[in-house]
Amino acid sequence: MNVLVTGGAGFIGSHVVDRLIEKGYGVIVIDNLSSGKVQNLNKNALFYEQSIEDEEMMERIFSLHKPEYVFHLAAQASVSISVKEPARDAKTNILGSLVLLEKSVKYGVKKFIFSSTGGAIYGENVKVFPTPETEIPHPISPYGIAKYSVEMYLDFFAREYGLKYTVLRYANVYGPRQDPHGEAGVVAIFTERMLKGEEVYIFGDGEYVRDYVYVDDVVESNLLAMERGDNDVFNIGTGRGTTVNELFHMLKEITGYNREPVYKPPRKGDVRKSILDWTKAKEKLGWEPKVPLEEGLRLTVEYFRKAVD
Ligand SMILES: O=c1ccn([C@@H]2O[C@H](COP(=O)(O)OP(=O)(O)O[C@H]3O[C@H](CO)[C@H](O)[C@H](O)[C@H]3O)[C@@H](O)[C@H]2O)c(=O)[nH]1
Repeated sequence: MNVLVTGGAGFIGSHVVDRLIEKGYGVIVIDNLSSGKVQNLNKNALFYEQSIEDEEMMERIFSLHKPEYVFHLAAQASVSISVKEPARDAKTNILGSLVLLEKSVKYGVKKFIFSSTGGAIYGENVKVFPTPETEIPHPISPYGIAKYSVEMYLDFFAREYGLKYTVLRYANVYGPRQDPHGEAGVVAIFTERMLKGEEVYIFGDGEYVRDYVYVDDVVESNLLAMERGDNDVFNIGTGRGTTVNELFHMLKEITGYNREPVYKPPRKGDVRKSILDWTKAKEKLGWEPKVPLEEGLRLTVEYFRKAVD
């Protein structure tokens, strides 16, 4: 059976690809390598270096391979770029997604599994932590707005054309292959800097709280969504909040780093707190986070140690 993974050379997407291949699926990857890397690519996947915005190419790929499932992970994934260049963000994250939705309907895709964001969708005025899906989204960045738009388009495509979908709203995903050379992905950034003995910067007072979920657990949610959770939205997080200061100390211990953090002014647009309630995913997808933060961090450091050497 053919399945399509967009963003399959990226951090999360490449792990999804590995698991699908392990399970015996024929995997087609579309990635324009804007942030994805060839080294992440599974050798048994069929790779197209293409942009999801290219309607003609998508038509060719869908008509040729007729994938039964689409895992859509390709994105302009930087919140700060989305703030600086909202049109560019929307072109990839909204229009690119729409191309895929149209092709999915045209070629009878059984299910469309969409990677959304928990961290950027609920906004600043959340009162309930961990936050359930019943909280009304109020995204404060173009990135969050685009993700939420696609969620609404999915609902439209389901009603209008009967396309089945599942939305997965991730908390802060971390693990091997996360790119440490951007602004986002604090675990990757801290780990690499600590292993190289470089300065580590903490924005603000370090008391910003996030819900860190290990990439393997996120992969599992994608696989479960193939069979369950039709036309529904799920938070994929751990329900556990960790401050940046705590994270710093945990990683310091694991890496053997011996310097203190350097505090910098708060980063614009950072929400103070984000923790996701995952009980709905447990009930309807049969999903739960399995890797505790301490263990996930160890695995991540191990990976970066090999990569840095
Ligand atoms: O060098 C750094 C990098 C980050 N941080 C802090 O660490 C926390 C987490 O920051 P990230 O950039 O790792 O992630 P965000 O919480 O900003 O999450 C955003 O970026 C993520 C990408 O990893 C996802 O896209 C997510 O949906 C989106 O909300 C923030 O308080 C940030 O200020 C630092 O203190 N120092």
